[in-house]
Amino acid sequence: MTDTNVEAAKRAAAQQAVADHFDPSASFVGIGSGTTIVYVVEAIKERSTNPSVLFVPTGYQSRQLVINAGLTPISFDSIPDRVMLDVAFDGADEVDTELNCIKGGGACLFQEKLVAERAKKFVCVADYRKRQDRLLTNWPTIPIEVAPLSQHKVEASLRLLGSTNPKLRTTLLEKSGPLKTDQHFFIIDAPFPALLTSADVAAGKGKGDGSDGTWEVNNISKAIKGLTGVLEVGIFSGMNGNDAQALRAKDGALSAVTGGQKPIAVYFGMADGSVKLRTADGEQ
Ligand SMILES: O=C[C@H](O)[C@H](O)[C@H](O)COP(=O)(O)O
Repeated sequence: MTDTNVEAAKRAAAQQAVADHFDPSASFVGIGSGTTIVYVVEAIKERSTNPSVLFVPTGYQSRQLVINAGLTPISFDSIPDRVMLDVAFDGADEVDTELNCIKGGGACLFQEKLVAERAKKFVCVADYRKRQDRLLTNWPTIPIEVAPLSQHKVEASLRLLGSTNPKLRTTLLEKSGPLKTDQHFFIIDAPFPALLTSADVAAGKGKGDGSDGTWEVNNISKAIKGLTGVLEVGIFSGMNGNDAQALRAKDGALSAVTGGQKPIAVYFGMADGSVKLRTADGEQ
């Protein structure tokens, strides 16, 4: 499959997601990071008729995308208290059947999680390579953002949790050395065996708590997040996206959704040009 197919798949998924979820009269719209979000911004630009919509970026690249499209950015910490974003769009590195996602392949995950949690609707857009039954099927590692001082300690802890060879992400561009995130932190990429869904655990496919070598998505995410030195884990999981959306829509329910970062919908651009939509109700 050529890169042209992949790019066409991303664009098709983005067009569909924006047609279904971008309301030009929205007040606040979250914009994720990566290569697929470029097509989302392109689609929003085509439909944007209201210059007062404010776009909340999730990092440097994302902010530049918003500005270059002639849209107006607002930083996450300038959003008024208790105000929710109408919708947030983002890419994903892999998505399972329960809509859990791996993110952070482009070193953005912390700000993406802040924005996803703050949105009434979180919508993901991806190409067919990301559409899997379980996380860590095709995508090899969990990206983890850590404080530089804690790198070795976190790597050692990840080995104890069962990661075979956690590695500091480095860059050879311009200057070799550790890649730095927008927070000036490091990224550790930690390989684990494919992660069980909650349905897998219910069906007895493994305990999912690490004791038998299997990890369920939410359990491994919590275990890694609990390590001192970890700022964020590139697993977006927790509450079902529909339930989280209902809670987020209720004034004052913000704290109740902590830990619920799943999208309500994932649009996959397919190799044949079609778009598949995965939600809590299944796939069409
Ligand atoms: O760190 C990057 C973000 O989490 C991206 O949204 C994710 O890696 C997907 O990126 P892409 O759209 O380039 O596949």
